[in-house]
Amino acid sequence: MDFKPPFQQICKAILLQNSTHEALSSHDDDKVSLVEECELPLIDLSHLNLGHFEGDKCMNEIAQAASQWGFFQVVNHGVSQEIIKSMQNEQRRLFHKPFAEKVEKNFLNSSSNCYRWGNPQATCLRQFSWSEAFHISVTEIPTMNDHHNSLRSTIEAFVKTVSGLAKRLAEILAQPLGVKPNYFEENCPPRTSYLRLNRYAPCTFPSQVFGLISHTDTDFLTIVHQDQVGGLEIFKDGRWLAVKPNPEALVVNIGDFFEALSNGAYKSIKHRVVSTQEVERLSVAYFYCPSYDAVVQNCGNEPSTYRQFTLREYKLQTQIDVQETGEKVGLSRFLL
Ligand SMILES: C=C1C[C@]23C[C@@]1(O)CC[C@H]2[C@@]12CC[C@H](O)[C@@](C)(C(=O)O1)[C@H]2[C@@H]3C(=O)O
Ligand SMILES: O=C(O)CCC(=O)C(=O)O
Ligand SMILES: [Fe+2]
Repeated sequence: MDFKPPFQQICKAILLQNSTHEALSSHDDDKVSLVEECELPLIDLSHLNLGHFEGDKCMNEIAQAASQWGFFQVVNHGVSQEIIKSMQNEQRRLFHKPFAEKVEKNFLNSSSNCYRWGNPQATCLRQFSWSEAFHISVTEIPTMNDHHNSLRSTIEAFVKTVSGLAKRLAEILAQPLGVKPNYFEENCPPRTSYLRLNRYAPCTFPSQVFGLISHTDTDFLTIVHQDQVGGLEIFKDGRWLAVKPNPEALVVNIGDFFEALSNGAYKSIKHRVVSTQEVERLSVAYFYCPSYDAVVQNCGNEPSTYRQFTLREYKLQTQIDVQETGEKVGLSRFLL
């Protein structure tokens, strides 16, 4: 049984739907062309434990990167290479299961169907994502079906280390904002975060379709482990930059909610993944999210840019926008 989602067929159907021949887009920022490569700001987290001076310097580097880039990478992060390797092995095994099984409602666990592929609302190739993913909320991990035992224990080990890292980075970033110290303790209990396992299949026409379309993340911050294939791009200073993979590092990016909390001091920037022709690409993203009804509001300088909102409202608005326009609009829906 084939494990590949029917990407080819859906893209052909989208092309047929559009009477005029589909060009990716007239806008430069959408065209997949050769982009400049960059190295994200590299922060060595072991410096946090080297006493006040080095520790404060490291915390400032984190806040600076969040403000000027919205993206950075960290080494000595505490997630072992062994866990990362077993995570990748489990991902390969999972994604190489028959497609017919993956789409089954209770394939992974008894409750929700967390498998998604392509972008069902795409009305043109530019909105299609040539990738498949599993969204696994931390609460669902213990309920995973018994035949996913090794996947469950690997995910538990990964989440155990990366959730502590996410909370620590969030608290470091919140400090200069004057956010109350236990804000994340209260508003981001472990169960409200989730893991997104991504597989980017090789694509026969990589210049015509993205692995993951341009978006910002719906969370406070995201911690991503990407393999060495490359393809992640960030939109900075009006142009796309290819992020050079670093085998020792985890990528950290600011999400929409930290941009709102910091009143724009920290940037949630657009990023995307371009397709590859030859090899599959794997990544795993940990989304550090608030509980559904925690109020996200400006804790930075006045006047506020965005009105206060909850994750529940924000996700509802994203669903409406994805249904109506094929893509998420995001923070601009909540401008004051
Ligand atoms: C089609 C979409 C679903 C998505 C928003 C988007 O327009 C493009 C990226 C998707 C993504 C990827 C990362 C996160 O899981 C997510 C919540 C996000 O912020 O962007 C999802 C969005 C979604 O699933 O709603
Ligand atoms: O695969 C990557 O490197 C990034 C994935 C991503 O942006 C996401 O899952 O939100
Ligand atoms: Fe993302």
